[in-house]
Amino acid sequence: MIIYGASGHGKVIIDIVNSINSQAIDFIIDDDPSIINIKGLNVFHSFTEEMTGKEVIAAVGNNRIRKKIVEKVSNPFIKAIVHPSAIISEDIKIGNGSVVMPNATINSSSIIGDHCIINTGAIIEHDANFSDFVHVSPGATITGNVNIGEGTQIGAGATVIPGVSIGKWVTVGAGAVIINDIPDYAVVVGSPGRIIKYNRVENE
Ligand SMILES: CC(=O)SCCNC(=O)CCNC(=O)[C@H](O)C(C)(C)COP(=O)(O)OP(=O)(O)OC[C@H]1O[C@@H](n2cnc3c(N)ncnc32)[C@H](O)[C@@H]1OP(=O)(O)O
Repeated sequence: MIIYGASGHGKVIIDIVNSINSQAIDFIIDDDPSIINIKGLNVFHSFTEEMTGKEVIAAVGNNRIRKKIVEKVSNPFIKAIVHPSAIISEDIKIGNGSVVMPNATINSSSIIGDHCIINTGAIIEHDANFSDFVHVSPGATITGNVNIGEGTQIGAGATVIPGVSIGKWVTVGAGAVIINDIPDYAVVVGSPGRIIKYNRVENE
């Protein structure tokens, strides 16, 4: 396996992969040439021939950067990685390149897209429907029947009440309480959540 990303999120991914299979990591890649070592492992800065065909996980917390990595990598992506302490229902679907971190929960009938991050201790209740590149930060609670669009980040400790639809490339601030649907690109903070601005629209 190739871990693409050697910053804080990459370190956590290394720990999770090692907790499942300590032999699984073949290479670490990062675009930043100043990062040469992470947790005692050498960091490469481009793909080499010996990496051909190896499965990759894009291990960057920022959703836009993670998507850019995914778009430029031609290797296959790894099936979802789930930490052994996470509790996930047997009937969920979770896409390639996604990761479920320690003590997270994903309940029945939820669908999680590709390259999503369900971070430490996050709770995803039943019948969630998440598009790709969603990041639910540590300790956030997504209650039942919530839809979340591509690239949206739910901040640490935020709560989303049942049945809400959150658009794409939205940022929900840490600790926010979302009680209404949220349009694409909005930045929302507070309780109840209020829109303070909009994220830049890029070519997605
Ligand atoms: C493992 C990990 O670390 S995963 C990473 C998890 N990361 C997070 O949870 C971070 C979530 N990010 C935030 O909460 C950020 O504060 C954001 C994205 C909502 C806003 O950030 P910025 O765009 O830099 O906004 P800025 O700091 O300028 O704040 C704008 C206004 O919103 C307020 N505000 C910002 N964040 C919050 C918040 N979480 N709750 C309430 N108010 C907030 C600010 O006080 C400010 O108010 P003012 O205009 O009255 O002074």
